[in-house]
Amino acid sequence: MSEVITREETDSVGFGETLIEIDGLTKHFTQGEGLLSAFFETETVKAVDDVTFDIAKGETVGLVGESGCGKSTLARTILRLLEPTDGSVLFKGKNLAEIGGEELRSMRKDMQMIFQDPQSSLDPRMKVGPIVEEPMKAHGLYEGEREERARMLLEKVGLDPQHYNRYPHQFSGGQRQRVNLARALAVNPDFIVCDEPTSALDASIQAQVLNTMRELQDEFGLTYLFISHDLSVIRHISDRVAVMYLGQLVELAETDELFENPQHPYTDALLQSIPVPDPRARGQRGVLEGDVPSPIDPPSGCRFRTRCPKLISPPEYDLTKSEWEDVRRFMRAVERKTFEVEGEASLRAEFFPDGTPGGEAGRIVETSIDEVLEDEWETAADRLVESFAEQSICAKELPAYEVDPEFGDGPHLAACHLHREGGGETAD
Ligand SMILES: Nc1ncnc2c1ncn2[C@@H]1O[C@H](COP(=O)(O)OP(=O)(O)OP(=O)(O)O)[C@@H](O)[C@H]1O
Repeated sequence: MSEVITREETDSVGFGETLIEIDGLTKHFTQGEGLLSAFFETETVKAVDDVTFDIAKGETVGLVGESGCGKSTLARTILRLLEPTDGSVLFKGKNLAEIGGEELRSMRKDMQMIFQDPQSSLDPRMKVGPIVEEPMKAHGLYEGEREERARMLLEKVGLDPQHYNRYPHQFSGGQRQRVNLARALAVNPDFIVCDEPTSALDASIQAQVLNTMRELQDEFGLTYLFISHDLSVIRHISDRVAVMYLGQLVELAETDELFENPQHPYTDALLQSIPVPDPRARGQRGVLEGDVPSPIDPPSGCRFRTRCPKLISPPEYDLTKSEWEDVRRFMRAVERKTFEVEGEASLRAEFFPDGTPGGEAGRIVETSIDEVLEDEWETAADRLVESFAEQSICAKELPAYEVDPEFGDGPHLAACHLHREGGGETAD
């Protein structure tokens, strides 16, 4: 077999240099546009909002977050499969919005995507060899040596090149994902977005495919954006990890730093909810309170604040740490109606064992207790949220801070006001 090009020698971007610059990238979906908008209100889903980060050539950035937080939308907007609402993506220094024609076609070739479901992305009527050759044909590349290259790629991804003439259904799920890898590599890309590529596979197969992906990365000089909601997969594969919540990045750091020294309460909660094999260590799960708010009307300031166990006390009340914890816990419980009222004494014993705070905060809490006792939950919840949660810096300002890393020396971004100058904890 001839020496087929793997790493691109003529690349303008060196290993470790910035390959992709994502700046203020925003993608909103407007629903109810068109004819029906006269009858229905239009609603805007803020799927991705003001996301900024770089990806260096040769690295793997893991992108993690709960379902619906915008991971796929972000990836597709980076690749310009979706038109951004705002912001820019520079690939090898070129703004994809400002180039066209042959240059754009060539850039598109350099950016590929692999999806979760290897079955649906392979045409069942085509043999795998021609499937791998398809992108080469589409881009007019490797004329005369396509079959040879397809066989080489099948081998590189861990399949038997003799299987060139087999159909997708003759392969297992893991093997089909390997065919997808071979197809993505066909046009010698620089950058591959992997959207949950191993989520549909059994754990042991998953690990094998991930290992192959790492080997291919070294050999082909690839850069990955790797999307998963599975933190152990993310830890295994990533050099750096970006954590997304409700359309925004909340934390970004080198992998060890992020896992060993998380600085955003959302990351902390995600890490604590990783299933643990030791049954004695269970019971730590379910640390995330409440549901993810709607991306149509996300919370102001820090979007995680409505579920955050570290919501910062509004300074005007001058509460001690334990007073604030009592107030915050009561406010959340009233908002979500998570308890039954069995009389005033038991309510006070449960939420304010050391008594309610003094001053204005105390007056608000006392009024709310009366309202709950009179079964006016909503009024009490509105009062508490308006007086406390909405007055927090977490509701008023969008956080973005760089913190000192403990592991490695790469920058550590944590979008949490606990890291603002002076810190966020109230002294007890
Ligand atoms: N074409 C669309 N039109 C309207 N809303 C959309 C569209 N695509 C995605 N959304 C919404 O945007 C938000 C982000 O969705 P997205 O699929 O990017 O999240 P995700 O993190 O990739 O989720 P998952 O892990 O479940 O794939 C969701 O609220 C989703 O309902």
